[in-house]
Amino acid sequence: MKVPDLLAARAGLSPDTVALVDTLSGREFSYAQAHDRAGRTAWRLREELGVRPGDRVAVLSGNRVEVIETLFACGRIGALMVPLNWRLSVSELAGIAEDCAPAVLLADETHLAAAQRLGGKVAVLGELGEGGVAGWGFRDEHDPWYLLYTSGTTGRPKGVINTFGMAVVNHLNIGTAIGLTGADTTLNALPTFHTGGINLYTLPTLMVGGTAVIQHEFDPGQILELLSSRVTAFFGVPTMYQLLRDHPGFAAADLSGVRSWACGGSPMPVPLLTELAARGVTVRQGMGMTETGPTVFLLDEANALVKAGSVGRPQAFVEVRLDGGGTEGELLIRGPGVTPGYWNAVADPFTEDGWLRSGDVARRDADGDYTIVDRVKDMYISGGENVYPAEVEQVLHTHPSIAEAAVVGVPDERWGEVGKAVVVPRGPADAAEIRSFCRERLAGYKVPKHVEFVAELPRNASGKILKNRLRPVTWTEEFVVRQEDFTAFADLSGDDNPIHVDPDYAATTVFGGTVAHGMFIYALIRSAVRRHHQGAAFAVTSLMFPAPTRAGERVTVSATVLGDAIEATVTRTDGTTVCTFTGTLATGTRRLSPNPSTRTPGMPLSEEPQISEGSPSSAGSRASASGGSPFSEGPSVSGAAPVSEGAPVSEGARVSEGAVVSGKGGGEGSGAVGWWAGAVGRRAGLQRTFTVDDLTAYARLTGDDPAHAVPESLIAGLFSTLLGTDLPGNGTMYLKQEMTFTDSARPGEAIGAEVTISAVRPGKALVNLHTVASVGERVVCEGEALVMARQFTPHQGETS
Ligand SMILES: CC(C)(COP(=O)(O)OP(=O)(O)OC[C@H]1O[C@@H](n2cnc3c(N)ncnc32)[C@H](O)[C@@H]1OP(=O)(O)O)[C@@H](O)C(=O)NCCC(=O)NCCSC(=O)CC(=O)O
Repeated sequence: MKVPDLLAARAGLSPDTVALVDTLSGREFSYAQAHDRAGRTAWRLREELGVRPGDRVAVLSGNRVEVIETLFACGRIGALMVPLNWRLSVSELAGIAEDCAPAVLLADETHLAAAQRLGGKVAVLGELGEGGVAGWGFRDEHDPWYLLYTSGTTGRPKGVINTFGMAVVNHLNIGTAIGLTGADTTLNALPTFHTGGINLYTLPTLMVGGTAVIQHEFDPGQILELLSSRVTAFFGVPTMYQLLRDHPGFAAADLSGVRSWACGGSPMPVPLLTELAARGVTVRQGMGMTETGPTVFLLDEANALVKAGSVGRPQAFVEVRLDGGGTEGELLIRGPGVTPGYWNAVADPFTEDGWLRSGDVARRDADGDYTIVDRVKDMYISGGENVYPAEVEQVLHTHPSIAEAAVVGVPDERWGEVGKAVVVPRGPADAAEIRSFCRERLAGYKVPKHVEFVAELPRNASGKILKNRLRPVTWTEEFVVRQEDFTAFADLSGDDNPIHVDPDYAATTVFGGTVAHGMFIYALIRSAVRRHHQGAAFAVTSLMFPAPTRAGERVTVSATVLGDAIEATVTRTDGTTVCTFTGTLATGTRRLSPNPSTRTPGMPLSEEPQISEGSPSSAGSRASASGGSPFSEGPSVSGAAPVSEGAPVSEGARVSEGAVVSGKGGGEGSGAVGWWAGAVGRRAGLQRTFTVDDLTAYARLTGDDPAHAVPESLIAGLFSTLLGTDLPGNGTMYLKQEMTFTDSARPGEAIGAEVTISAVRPGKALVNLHTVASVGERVVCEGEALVMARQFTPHQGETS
């Protein structure tokens, strides 16, 4: 393929159309003018500054039209433009200058002093030559046009070669995906030293003869004005959308003229995405790399919300593959838009058979949409800027008070992620001083926002620092909880708790509808954890169910893993938390830390949720307050526990003591009043054997492969059966459950489950339970649960 000089071609096709708008100067340039200016810039480079074919022309400048004109000028004289990141320190820029050895460095006034400190030939950007150089006609697609420097895991800057062909292919990918035409005006606010500023969407706009507004700096107020007046398509990183959302002018701005919104650089937080969508701003998530020109993925507009978190499918002119051939693995990319390599071949990013290694781990769902789930490379993204810890660590290691340091990305509300330096000091050390030491040597966005001092860094046996123990790993997944799934789950676990299995019954309870089995929600969490942390040993520490999950609801599981600890929350689309979960997770040979939740049997749970006798939903959400008052009312367990009759239990049989109302729809039975008084110490038990077929059905239903042991959720589900049918009024709901699994049960083994009521609070309809599951003499699981049994009739004399 041969690639035309777009400015020259468009100057012939649509000379008077506005090609470029410069927000710094307020000037606009038609295609004829831009073509002429590019020619005169080329003349100046060649005739006045002595640039020869193959030379590099470095540019240190904020975003302005002259950068784009220089790009075309370089194309005309066969030179390679190298736009430099003006956020970098002089020493970082020196590393790049050393690698690309520019024949000349052009700088705008703001960056002239920094440019001069770099040495070499420096000239002011934007001056035009006396003569002109004609358009380049056609260049071979493989010819290099410009270099874009990125850092890397080695800390050494790498110049990604961008060819003429890559620019065309990117246009075919992104221009087609957003339906870009000559009628469009795009706002280009991404820095022109990155692929984004050049390719999203400046060059594609020039390809179709549209108007590209070159935004000088990220000024949200000015950007809102442009979006409200002339712009039809915008691409930003999530931080930009956040800054726009937070601007006082956002609410009133008329954004109806913008027909296409997209983002890349890093994942858009789902709450921000939803909030913007409610305002009519439907942002499509994309994914690409400097090495891929950049466009690889862009989510369809129709899927922007339903598939939030995903990057969609690969566009037409790019091929992707997941390493290992499964549905999850390192994302490998191939196609005509992929770079031929790095300047000076400082690294080789390709597999032996020619696929680009992205360094990102992706997962493909059944629809063919991809989600980036992890990174292979040691890198984090701050405000759309990739930061390589190796580079920051190299600087930290030169600090006299630092013996050792490791840098990790941690979540940040504004920037998505920011750096945290974990430092082993050598004598007295000061965080602020360490940060300013870094600032002198690194771009501001690379300076760790947090500095933590530790006595030693976690390492594996061969001495490698275990960064995943320093950095929280987060992921989210969505599920739609279907009635038939949790009915099937209830059947599988043998659950008779009417709140789970009988929609008619459940509809009449204060929960107001069929409530998903808590253990089914837990099974979904578990299956998601298994997918994200394959091969990890995993144990639950505590589960809370502050509000019910009802049939048909879409829920999101959001998990954070730091070292051995995992925390997850499950939320409804309206933001209500339906489950929080903590547990331990260990990969490889690391052992799980001892479970801290083990408590003396019979002790009431120490953190009592605040339950008030309000509406179902308010009761639910208040229950989520975990720092509630300590248990203070209701009978204490001590001395109250009668000894269980210990009658042998048979498969499916239930033994219980005392006058317990049981059976579906038992309602506010007459036995309830008296029941409260003597309830503490009551026990109920049942026995159940799970078969291999049950485990297969469980795996099919939940996506969680239990291997060869009966999954915890099925064992814990037995307690639900007991509490659902053996409390007066039945129809109870778990609020909180803590379990310690000390052993596993195999299919074919009879599991005895027993709950003992350890405390009751009739006024609040709360019951504390002690739960034990065993196989013969072997205790498999022991724990505590707090349940809400809202249909209790309060004991006379009790107040609500
Ligand atoms: C979001 C931003 C506009 C924010 O920059 P601002 O102009 O508001 O900031 P500024 O320069 O005035 O600096 C103000 C303060 O913020 C800090 N700061 C600036 N940017 C930062 C960042 N990304 N992360 C962390 N801190 C940052 C500065 O150090 C400074 O701190 P102090 O005052 O302490 O010094 C910028 O970060 C940006 O341009 N990001 C986009 C990068 C990009 O183009 N990525 C490629 C996307 S395309 C792509 O990747 C391909 C694809 O996916 O398809």
